[in-house]
Amino acid sequence: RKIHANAEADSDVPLDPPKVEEKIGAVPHGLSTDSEVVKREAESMSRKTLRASAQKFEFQAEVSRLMDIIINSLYSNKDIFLRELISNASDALDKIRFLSLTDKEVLGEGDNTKLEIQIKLDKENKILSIRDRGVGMTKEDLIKNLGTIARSGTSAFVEKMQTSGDLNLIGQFGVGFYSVYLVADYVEVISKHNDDKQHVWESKADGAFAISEDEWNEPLGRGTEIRLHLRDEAQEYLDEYKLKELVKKYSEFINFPIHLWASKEVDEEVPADEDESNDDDDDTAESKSSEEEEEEEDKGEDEKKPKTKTIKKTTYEWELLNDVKAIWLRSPKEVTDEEYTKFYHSLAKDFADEKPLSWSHFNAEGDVEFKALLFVPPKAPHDLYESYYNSNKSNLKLFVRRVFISDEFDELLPKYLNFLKGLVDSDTLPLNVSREMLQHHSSLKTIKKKLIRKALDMIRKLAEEDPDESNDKSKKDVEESGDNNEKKGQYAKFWNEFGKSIKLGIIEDATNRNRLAKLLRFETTKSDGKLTSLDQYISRMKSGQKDIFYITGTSKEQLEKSPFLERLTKKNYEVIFFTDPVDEYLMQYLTEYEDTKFQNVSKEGLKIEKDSKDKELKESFKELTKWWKGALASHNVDDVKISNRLADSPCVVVTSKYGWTSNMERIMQSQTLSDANKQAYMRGKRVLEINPRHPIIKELRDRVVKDSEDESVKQTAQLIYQTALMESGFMLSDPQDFASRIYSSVKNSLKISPDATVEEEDDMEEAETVSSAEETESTTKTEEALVDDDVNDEL
Ligand SMILES: Nc1ncnc2c1ncn2[C@@H]1O[C@H](COP(=O)(O)OP(=O)(O)OP(=O)(O)O)[C@@H](O)[C@H]1O
Repeated sequence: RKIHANAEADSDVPLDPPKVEEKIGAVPHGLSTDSEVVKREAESMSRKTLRASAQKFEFQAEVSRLMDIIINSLYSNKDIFLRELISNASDALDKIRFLSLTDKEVLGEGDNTKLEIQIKLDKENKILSIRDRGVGMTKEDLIKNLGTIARSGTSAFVEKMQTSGDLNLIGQFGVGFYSVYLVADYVEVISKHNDDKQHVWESKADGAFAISEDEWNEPLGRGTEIRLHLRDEAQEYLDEYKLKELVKKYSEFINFPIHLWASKEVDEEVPADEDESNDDDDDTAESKSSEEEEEEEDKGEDEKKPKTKTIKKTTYEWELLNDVKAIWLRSPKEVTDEEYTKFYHSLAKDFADEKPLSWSHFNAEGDVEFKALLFVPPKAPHDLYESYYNSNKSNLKLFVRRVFISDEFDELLPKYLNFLKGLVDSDTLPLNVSREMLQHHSSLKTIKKKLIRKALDMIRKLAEEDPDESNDKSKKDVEESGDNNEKKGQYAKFWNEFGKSIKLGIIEDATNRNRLAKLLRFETTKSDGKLTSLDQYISRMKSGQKDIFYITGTSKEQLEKSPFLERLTKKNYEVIFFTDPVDEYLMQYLTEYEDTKFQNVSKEGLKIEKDSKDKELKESFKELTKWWKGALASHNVDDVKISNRLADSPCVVVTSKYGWTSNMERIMQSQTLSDANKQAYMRGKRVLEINPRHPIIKELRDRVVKDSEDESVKQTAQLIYQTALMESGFMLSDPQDFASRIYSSVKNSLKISPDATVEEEDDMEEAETVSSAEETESTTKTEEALVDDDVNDEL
């Protein structure tokens, strides 16, 4: 047997192989209490040097940075490490339980079949151990998982730490294990996987870790034991009460039993020793209580009965700390809001102390039976829309008859609802099939359909309960519903965090498009900085208004000044502002809402009240529109028309119904991979609309009528068109041409002759400057030559 020793102990006398001694108290199963082993370990650990014989590795750079941050953190809530370790243990247990569904053998026999977590304190050596009988880690797993492969969340977390410093979020970034270094300066991970021998991982978080085949610890059978050698300032974690309290607080919803090796004072009857029973000064733990003495006095005469005494004795036993009944199996009526909130925190690993915005706990019956609990988180995760289309990340956990199956089942919810957290526990799905087969099970479709419905209902209710959302009619009802204040503003909060997901839903989910459209919120020309819904918009529509008007652009401030809104605002029509780039795509899919069509006010086809003089005006501007259309033919302008949307501007450029708006053109141009050919194709036809009441347009008409060949009229018309193009949000294809036209117009207004030229630079001065420069150069050269001469002289 290989003798284990640490670096400094190399020269020590070889130690005897460990003998398993009698265990303290009744230990049915669990961590080794072999005192010899512990003693030898303590000796080795006290030096806190990595084992010399172990294979050494360096942490991946990002992991090392993360550990530095954790070690040096002044973060006061160090308790979180326990929650992270228990959560990892529970995950490992879930994994082995899942494997055992298709292969019973993996669980082994005896104590190995007990899927549980055990916590043990070694006060003397200041070691806190957490052990699970989970899947365990092979040597390779240890190397990869605990050090050499940085998780995708590692750098995101490091970055976050530098700005916010809130370590509480560590679990959400998939690097929870490293939180052990908040309380320990030396950590050992002993692990046994079915496919490998038992190994020990150890590190002092100083950039390196070591792995050795474990030939000295008690065999774990299967699973992982994490030994934390606590820092001096973290000795509080050796206190049983503290640990019990922490487990209750953080790990209440773990689905496996968590046991603590807890001490217990028990009374024990032992034969009384004559001398001792007379000794009044007995101050040992084995003292008699006064009642016992009285009792003994009463029975004093009964000489035949052997004398006994009661002593207090400390024994140890595994104490169960949690109730493993799953919350989702309970009736929703029995579960309190506080319990739901706590459950959300543990499920989502979101311990930021905020309540989820909403939840839905329900039981689906019928062909497919399942229970589900869905939560709307209070905040969107940092990476919600990163690689939205490429990731399969779902936040729903799937259980089959209480057994955790997977949290990577993207068949349960469509992508746009990936922001929800929660779980589904189905009684209908089969247990003993592979994950792949389950993925194709017909019941999943039904589950998915019901989940979407319930999720959308939950979001709708979030709006209904929000007093800020209600219009006056229903305001009273909501106000009477009590917890008003708490719900106030909750939908706006939801919308700010997850609004984009609802929009993506409208694009992707044709079946639920109308339901999702009900959840849309936006600002409008009349919403006064608040959010409005389509229903509210429709309820405010003017009589005779046929379409829902909207406009797209980069910001509300920019849109408010748009010439497209001039007449609509004047006539008191409400127009929706869509300012998110996704809105352009959204509106390609959302063409109508409850039989009312949408109309982009910067596109062709806008119908508002007719002007009685329409025909007359058309006729009177016929010559100008015809002339201008001809002049703009080479500029991709399809037509020149009398406008019904302008009030104060002379003209505007609108796009054809299916062509891109100026906003969409801008979005497409900013995409690196966009295709130039497609851009040209999709640009669509443009129409120049003129305001027949505008003095500029009226004057232009008169000039064209007078002399359609007048060069200056042509120039002015071109300048007006370019200005309108810009004001309508388009980018000019030839900004220099526009600039030079502006300057000629400026010249004109300053009454400068069009032939006036730019003053030439003074040639003389330039010549002088050149010659003085030459002079300087020659002086320098002379000096150089002199120096050279000096050198020559010296030589
Ligand atoms: N007790 C354990 N048993 C088996 N594997 C474990 C155990 N603890 C950690 N691991 C492995 O190490 C990996 C890293 O753990 P870590 O806690 O840093 O991240 P995580 O568990 O993936 O995410 P989170 O921090 O959200 O729990 C885990 O994914 C798992 O593969």
